[in-house]
Amino acid sequence: MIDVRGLRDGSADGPAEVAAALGRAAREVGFMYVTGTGIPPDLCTDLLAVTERFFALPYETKMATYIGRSRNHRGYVPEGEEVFADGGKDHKEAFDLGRDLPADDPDYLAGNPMLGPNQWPDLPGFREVVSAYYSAVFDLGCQLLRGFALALGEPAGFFDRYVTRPPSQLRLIHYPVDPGAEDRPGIGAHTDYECFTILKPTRPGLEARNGAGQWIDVPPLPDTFVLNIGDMLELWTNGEFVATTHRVRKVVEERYSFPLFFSVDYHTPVAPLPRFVSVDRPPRPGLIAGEHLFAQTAQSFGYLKRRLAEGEITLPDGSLALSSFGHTVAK
Ligand SMILES: O=C(O)CCC(=O)C(=O)O
Ligand SMILES: [Fe+2]
Repeated sequence: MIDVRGLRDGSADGPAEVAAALGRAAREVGFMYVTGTGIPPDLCTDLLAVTERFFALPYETKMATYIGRSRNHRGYVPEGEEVFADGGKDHKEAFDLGRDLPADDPDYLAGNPMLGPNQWPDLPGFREVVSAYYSAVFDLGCQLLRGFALALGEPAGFFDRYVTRPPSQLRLIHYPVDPGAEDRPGIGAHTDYECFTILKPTRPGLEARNGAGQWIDVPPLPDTFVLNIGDMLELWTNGEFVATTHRVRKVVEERYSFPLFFSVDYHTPVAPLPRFVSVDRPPRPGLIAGEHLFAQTAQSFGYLKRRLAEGEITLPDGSLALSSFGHTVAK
């Protein structure tokens, strides 16, 4: 549990102390809770309220913003759309959005698969509340990134040049309860593809896997967010920070959760920093942040898998298979 107030309170040693705690948790566990974020609890309450209203809409209304209608991966994700490495289909629905770039954005016009405008449902208040939450949690992410830079022994602003218009996605996820579907998991085991994830869940169900291969409960705690390391910080640190594998077990209560996947800019080259490379620890091959995100996404979303199979899109060169990051589990 890390109080991150010190990252922004202006005291001289505040940021360094928080950074040390973030670094320790990122090295040893890869999962932590953060408190003192400055995000108003009312904003989370409002986000849940508009999310409940959205998912309560008729299927056809939600499908008006189906993600497969978007060229840049935004919109409604119906149940069964996502398939994980084990081939299991998730018992959940979601709404995916990101930084709302204008339709004349140069990257969007050039066909970038993750950047561009959001699709918004016709639901009063939804866009306003969701945008306000996105902006608040994104700002928190910028502060945390500065903390992680310090934790790596770099100046606080080390990563700032890579965060101008990143494909950081916010997902609104709904896990319905279906008493007849006893043995279906909620979401398959995976790591997150970006730098780190800031998550607000409403109910228990999330589990993180430790180095011994055991699944550890990550229940929601009041006034906190869950923070976990993703693939890009694992790669930048050559494995010193771990993108911890996690999953959501079958839900017994209706559940919502709100992950913000904090990414660097699409075209950012990510490779181990020199201080994490030695004769004993050769560098892992580098990746382009956005290409990795797109490649992983394209291998798990049905509509993109269809486009891949039909040759409409191709995976970037050097793309990794699903489940290429995370702890090595002791045998
Ligand atoms: O619902 C949750 O608690 C976690 C969701 C998750 O891991 C993800 O969407 O990547
Ligand atoms: Fe995740």
